[in-house]
Amino acid sequence: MLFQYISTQMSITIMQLGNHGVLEQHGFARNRLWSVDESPPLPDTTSDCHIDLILKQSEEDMKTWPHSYELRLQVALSPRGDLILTSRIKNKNADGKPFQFTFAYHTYFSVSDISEVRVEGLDTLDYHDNLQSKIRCTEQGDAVVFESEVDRIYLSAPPKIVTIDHEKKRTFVLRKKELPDVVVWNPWDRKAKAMPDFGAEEYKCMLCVGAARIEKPITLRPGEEWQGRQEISPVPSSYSSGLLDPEMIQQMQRI
Ligand SMILES: O=P(O)(O)OC[C@H]1O[C@@H](O)[C@H](O)[C@@H](O)[C@@H]1O
Repeated sequence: MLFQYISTQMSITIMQLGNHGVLEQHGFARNRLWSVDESPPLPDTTSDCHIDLILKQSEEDMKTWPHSYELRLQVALSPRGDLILTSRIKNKNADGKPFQFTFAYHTYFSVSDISEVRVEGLDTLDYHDNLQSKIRCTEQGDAVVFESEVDRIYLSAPPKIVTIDHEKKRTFVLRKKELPDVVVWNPWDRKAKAMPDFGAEEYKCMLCVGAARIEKPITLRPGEEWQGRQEISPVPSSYSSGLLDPEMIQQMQRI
């Protein structure tokens, strides 16, 4: 992975998040070989470097999801270290058929100690709890904190969500466009031990927070294109008794 603050997992889950549909877990996009576009369009953000990756349907995938599409992921890095992920999907069906899909970035942040981390911006929102058969609940706390397994999809979240790492005095500011929902996931000890690609202790220093569009799927007619963006900015933060240092809040608002 590109950055020390994002661990080795950064999935693009498209067509379906988790086991909410008929496809494989999180859909197929993250498990396919993408190709690099050698002459990509210029990014519409200020970036030092960028790469465009492209995924098209394979004959094999047509059997389970019979649609023609192009999925383009642009990964860009700004001069101050922001990671900008822009995904575009276009319906290229020649038979006039629309298609429908859901989408999620599944970014894993590297944190010092999960017990000391807070996610702010999700208070009072409804969420689907994957640990309780996806029932709809309402967030009661002023921040999401972690004391056991969490596996939720927050609905209609604001465009900015912050993940505050108290111990490292670092905040990840996540900004999103066209992606109303937010996935928050940490497997905790029991599930971590049961996962073949996850170290038994790794849950202590990771947190998955990702922008998504799950509750209201996207429908595209032939020729139409959808675009969803997630930007992650790591900023220094100070934190005391549940309140952010006002100077740091101002600094974050300027980003
Ligand atoms: O191990 P995976 O397939 O990347 O998924 C990680 C987790 O992703 C979450 O979004 C799912 O809700 C969890 O159920 C799942 O365990």
